[in-house]
Amino acid sequence: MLILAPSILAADFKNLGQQVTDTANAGARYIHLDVMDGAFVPSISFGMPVIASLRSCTDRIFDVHMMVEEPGRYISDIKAAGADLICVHAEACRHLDRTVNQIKEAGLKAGVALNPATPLSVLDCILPELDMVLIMTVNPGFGGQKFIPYTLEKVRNLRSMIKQRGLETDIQVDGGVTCDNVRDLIEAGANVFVAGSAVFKGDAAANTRKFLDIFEEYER
Ligand SMILES: O=C(CO)[C@H](O)[C@H](O)COP(=O)(O)O
Ligand SMILES: [Co+2]
Repeated sequence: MLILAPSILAADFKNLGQQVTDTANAGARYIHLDVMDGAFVPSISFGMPVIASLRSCTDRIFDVHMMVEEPGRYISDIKAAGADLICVHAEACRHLDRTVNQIKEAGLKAGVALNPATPLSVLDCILPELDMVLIMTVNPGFGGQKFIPYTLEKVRNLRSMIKQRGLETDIQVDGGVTCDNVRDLIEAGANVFVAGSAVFKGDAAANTRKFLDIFEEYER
């Protein structure tokens, strides 16, 4: 199944609840929540109180992308705020296996994110434990950046690695995803698509439907 995960980073924060409701009602299955600590990435975004207050707007999957050093410190708080899925960066975890297990033991789905320049080999041991791998298609830290073309090959290689091992791990892509490049990403093997600017700049419901129409071309 092809899934759209609108990133609220690009939303109008004074109408955040309405923006989330608009994209969810238009058919987005996930809501992507970018937590940034000003240390792992240069920006500071939002944290638990914002996630908790949005929880009452929708029952869609809350997909929390932790751009935070040692995110294991926050798993129980992020769960309490309403997360369904937590993705941590391999580059931010000294003990990645322990952090992934903390997420799973909390009863949540677990993902590992890789920066564009981080090789797939870091997933060698942990891959069978994961529900999702997030391939960053920009350098994390900001919305509205340009898609980095070499990450397409990385998605292709990851999909064959997953197939070879007989796994069914989701591949999420995040950064600079638009209606113009999403077909290439689908064909490379991604199945969860984060889009911030491409959904929330303009009419969020109409932009959501544009992505879903493209997904339908592949699901028919
Ligand atoms: O993780 C992120 C940034 O680090 C965001 O999810 C991402 O940038 C989405 O925004 P856009 O679609 O505008 O690139
Ligand atoms: Co993100």
